[in-house]
Amino acid sequence: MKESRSMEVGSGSAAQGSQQVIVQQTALDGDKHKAVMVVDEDGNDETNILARVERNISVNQPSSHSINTGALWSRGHQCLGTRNTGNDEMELDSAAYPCFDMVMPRFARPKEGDSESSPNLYVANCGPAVGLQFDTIASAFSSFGEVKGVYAADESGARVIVSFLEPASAHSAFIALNGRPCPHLGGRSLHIRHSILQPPSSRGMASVPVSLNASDLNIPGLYLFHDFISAVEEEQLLQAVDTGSWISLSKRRVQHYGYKFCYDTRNVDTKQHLGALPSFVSFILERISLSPDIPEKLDLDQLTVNEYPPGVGLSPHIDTHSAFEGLIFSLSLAGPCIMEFRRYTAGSWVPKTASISDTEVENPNSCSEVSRKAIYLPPRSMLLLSGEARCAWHHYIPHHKIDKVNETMIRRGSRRVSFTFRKVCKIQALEK
Ligand SMILES: O=C(O)CCC(=O)C(=O)O
Ligand SMILES: [Fe+2]
Repeated sequence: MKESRSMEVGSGSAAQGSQQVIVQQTALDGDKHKAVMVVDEDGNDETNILARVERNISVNQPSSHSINTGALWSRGHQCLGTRNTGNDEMELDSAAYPCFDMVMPRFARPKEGDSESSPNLYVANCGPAVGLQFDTIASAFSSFGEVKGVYAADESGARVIVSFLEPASAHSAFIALNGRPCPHLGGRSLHIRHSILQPPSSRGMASVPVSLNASDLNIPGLYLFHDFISAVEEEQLLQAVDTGSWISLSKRRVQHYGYKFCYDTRNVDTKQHLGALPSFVSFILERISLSPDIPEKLDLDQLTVNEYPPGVGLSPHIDTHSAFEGLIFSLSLAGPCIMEFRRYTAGSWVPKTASISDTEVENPNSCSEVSRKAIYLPPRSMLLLSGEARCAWHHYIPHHKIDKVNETMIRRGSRRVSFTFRKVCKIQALEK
């Protein structure tokens, strides 16, 4: 098994009815790609602006292929650096906004009592989907004060954020227009509430540079083997699990082979020995055992198959020490993702009661210092966690639909399936 440098870029087409802005990017493979920013809703009354990558689409092609315009409108181009290309598309100034998923504004409902100090309004029943263009909206609201920008609040096209320069202007507009027909907007009744722009610090941790090879991360015991299986083998593995029966967890589906993993106790249920691992993974086990990099005989006997829909990741965790022995192998199939590694140099972690993985979950609030590293996991690659990587570093899959890998936005794909192979601790298995 040898580490190699390769990169896959997800492809996809623009969804009908979504609000998008288009920007050209050069991918790691040198191809020109078009990154389409997509305004997406992340629950909790927050707005995320994401991006996705479309392969080999020329930037100036006419926008007949379901690309909508008017994703955002910003007075004087100050807020978002957009400009109209004259062909019905908006381009982002990527020099000014090199990491646009990180710099785009993100709004949330303010805390009780804070609302009047916010210059931003969330306005429902308003937007291109109900026949109101962004400049029309900006102009209607500008009678209350200077409008800095109008943003799509989500993909509906019927909810926007109106961002004023002054909180007082936002409040006047709120008092005058909330729940009342707006004469400048065709008599439409608007549903308005105050909204705050979240500071970057409250939007989660900043991103870390993503490596393509494990050796660049300098985490002892971490290995990534690219193209560990072929595309044909990948397809066969996916078919095999798709004919099996999935167990639905809250955000993803799983299958267990060998031993069942119990999410309540975060441990293997040694009483539920499900038999040998299925024959469709025999070639993987053989390939691992033949590897000169893995001297010991492993006898891997537990397999968890995880299926992640787009945007679903995995909380930071260390796989339960008491349940599994030293080496953990994770094969990525179907879609790519990034995996982040965190090592806490102060503070502690505690198990969470309701675990979402075969894991122990940290309490990030109890930790004060953290080293973070990230690696890109392409489909068909095999990750090996051993030694320090297995025992001292938490691993984590960010809940993203798009991953930023260096300067490239990589879409996760319609799903990512992982096969995680482990060996159940002997002491536990004997208890059976
Ligand atoms: O999906 C993966 O690659 C990792 C899964 C994992 O870390 C786990 O199940 O503990
Ligand atoms: Fe894990």
